[in-house]
Amino acid sequence: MTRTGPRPFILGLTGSIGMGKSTVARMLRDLGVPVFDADAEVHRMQGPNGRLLPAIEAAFPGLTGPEGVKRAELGALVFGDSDALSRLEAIVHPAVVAERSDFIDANWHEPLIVFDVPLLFEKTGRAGMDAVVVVSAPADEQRRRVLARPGMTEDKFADILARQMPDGEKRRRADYVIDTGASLDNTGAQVARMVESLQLRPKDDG
Ligand SMILES: CC(C)(COP(=O)(O)OP(=O)(O)OC[C@H]1O[C@@H](n2cnc3c(N)ncnc32)[C@H](O)[C@@H]1O)[C@@H](O)C(=O)NCCC(=O)NCCS
Ligand SMILES: Nc1ncnc2c1ncn2[C@@H]1O[C@H](COP(=O)(O)OP(=O)(O)OP(=O)(O)O)[C@@H](O)[C@H]1O
Repeated sequence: MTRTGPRPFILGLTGSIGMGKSTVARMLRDLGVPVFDADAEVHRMQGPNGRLLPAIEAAFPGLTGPEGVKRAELGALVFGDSDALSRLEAIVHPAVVAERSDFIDANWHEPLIVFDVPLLFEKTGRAGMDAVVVVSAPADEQRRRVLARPGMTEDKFADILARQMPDGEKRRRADYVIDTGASLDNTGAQVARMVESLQLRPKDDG
């Protein structure tokens, strides 16, 4: 698809662990909005025959195999070593940026597209986004949801939270906040309202 005519409005979607971001992404898709899932793209590029495997193997010998990146081993290495994490990010992030650009091209004639980026504020920032929506819920609800997941422990949860920007700060930086503390129907209504208002919103350039 070529870039002729007005471009889509680009909405960043983010939120801390367990806030309901994936649920909101699904609701957006159900409304017909194209959603780019950054995590899924990273997994694909790190999976069997993924395009990032040669660079990751070169930087972290032995940590890829026929199934792709050895996620648990690579995670154990990089999450305790910020230099190693930076080296991994320097491989992964430019590839995500390229995929994003392809996604924009493929959906150029849509009025609205969404980039679902778990660590948007922490890592990539809001560059390239026309607006950012933060999915949020009260801390005790977040905690209840996350600890109900198989394999999750108090320690693991604390660790992940420590690596994420506090929810209050994300909310402050957001253009839109979807609160998932009530029913799914209530969340769905907020999502529909936001989409309606965004599709009417003029973009800042051609
Ligand atoms: C190291 C990897 C292989 C570990 O994979 P694994 O499946 O075990 O963990 P997962 O990806 O689910 O992450 C676990 C937790 O760490 C957080 N996390 C992931 N990447 C990062 C990062 N670069 N910086 C800080 N926290 C991170 C996640 O939000 C999550 O809460 C993987 O996290 C990775 O490749 N990370 C670097 C790429 C990246 O920055 N991804 C973010 C999306 S663009
Ligand atoms: N009103 C609501 N809106 C959204 N999710 C809700 C609501 N009530 C309960 N939930 C549940 O909360 C959980 C939120 O999980 P979801 O996977 O959407 O979160 P997430 O923010 O994507 O988490 P992660 O970042 O860990 O992937 C789901 O099991 C969902 O069904």
